Amino acid sequence: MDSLCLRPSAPACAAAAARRRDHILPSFCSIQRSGKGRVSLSIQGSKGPTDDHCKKFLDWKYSYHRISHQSRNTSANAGQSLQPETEAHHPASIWKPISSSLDAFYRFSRPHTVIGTALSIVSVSLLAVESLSDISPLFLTGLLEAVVAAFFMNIYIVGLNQVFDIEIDKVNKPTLPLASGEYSPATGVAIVSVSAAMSFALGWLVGSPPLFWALFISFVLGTAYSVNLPYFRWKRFAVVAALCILAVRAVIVQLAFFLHIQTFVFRRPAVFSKPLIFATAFMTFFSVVIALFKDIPDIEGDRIFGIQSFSVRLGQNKVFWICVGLLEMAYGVAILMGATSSSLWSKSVTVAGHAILASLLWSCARSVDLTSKAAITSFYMFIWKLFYAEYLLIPLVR
Ligand SMILES: CC(C)=CCC/C(C)=C/CC/C(C)=C/CC/C(C)=C/COP(=O)(O)OP(=O)(O)O
Ligand SMILES: O=C(O)Cc1cc(O)ccc1O
Repeated sequence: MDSLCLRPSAPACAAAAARRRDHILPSFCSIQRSGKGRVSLSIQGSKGPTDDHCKKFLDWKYSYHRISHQSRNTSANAGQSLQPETEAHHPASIWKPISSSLDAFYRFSRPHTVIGTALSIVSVSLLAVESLSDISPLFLTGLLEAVVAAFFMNIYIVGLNQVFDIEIDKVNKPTLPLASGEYSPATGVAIVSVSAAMSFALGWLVGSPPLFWALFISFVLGTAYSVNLPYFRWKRFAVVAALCILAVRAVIVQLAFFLHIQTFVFRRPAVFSKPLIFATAFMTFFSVVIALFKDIPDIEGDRIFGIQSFSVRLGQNKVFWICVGLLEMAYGVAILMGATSSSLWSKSVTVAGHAILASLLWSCARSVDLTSKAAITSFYMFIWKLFYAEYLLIPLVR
């Protein structure tokens, strides 16, 4: 045993975490208590703390601080009735429970996926716009209905995943509200049930067949991906899991939401234009990358719970570079396709836009520390930003 000396607060926060049993310490750490009530943090092994120990501990501490901050908010809310009356009626103490429930719902909704869904629907809907006069109240209402119905289905899909992954998320994503205990399983089930019902109700009321089928197929695939029933929980099989995400993000979002605006809102015949085919092809690459990359930081919990993700099978390093390679390839194809455009402004924007994104990706990828979970997660969020940027470029492809 040897001591791991980082900052004076490290042993204290590790001891608090161990006491509360709400956050698992890295396996090489243990808490030592002296007779005088002092605590220190020890590591196993005779050679003393290595760089790897320090990195892993810093990652752990970073995630501990996020969760302890959130549970402080929650316990502050729970204890509110014990506060003196003057304090309980202070505007700040009324705001606190509201802001922490909003914060918990925000984390539950996996905002990076919701933003991606909303942006993608707006972007493919714009592909159906032929002239400025098409941007009418009729178009905006049809678009809003599609975005709101998809928002509820998005909450259903990501929420159901958290309901069935509570134990895995305690290891992989302890800040999610079901894993941290801020939400009870019943709350999770209630939110996902209401979300699915709202999505279908809206889809039904609107009366658009492409919209309703998009919601229904997403519902079926999202359910099959996560539920723990015989023949389901397809997330256990890496290829099937990736195909579920690809079917929704690459095919359904592009084709069904375009058809919703083109055939149901504008009452025009279905025409699969060059930008629509480009969007579907490009998002095929992106969906595979998201499906592969999202599991790179989760290798620890996935291994324990028998999830055979690509990262578990091939290793994090390999999957990371496969993802970067796939995205660079997609950017290469986009640049070539942009160069063939007959419109000069579209050619310039498509070629320059994709070249800038490709070089940004390359320079960021080279600086990622693949031994740090925080660094991989932050790069994963950067990939989502590239996904958003692509949907800004797609309406400009002609
Ligand atoms: C309604 C429409 C058109 C869109 C919804 C947009 C979504 C959410 C598309 C994804 C489709 C799908 C089948 C997703 C399943 C993927 C999922 C819930 C992944 C969660 O991945 P895990 O690795 O299990 O969990 P963490 O990332 O939370 O660890
Ligand atoms: O939405 C998706 O395309 C996949 C997905 C990624 C993620 O990081 C969390 C949830 C989820 O559904």
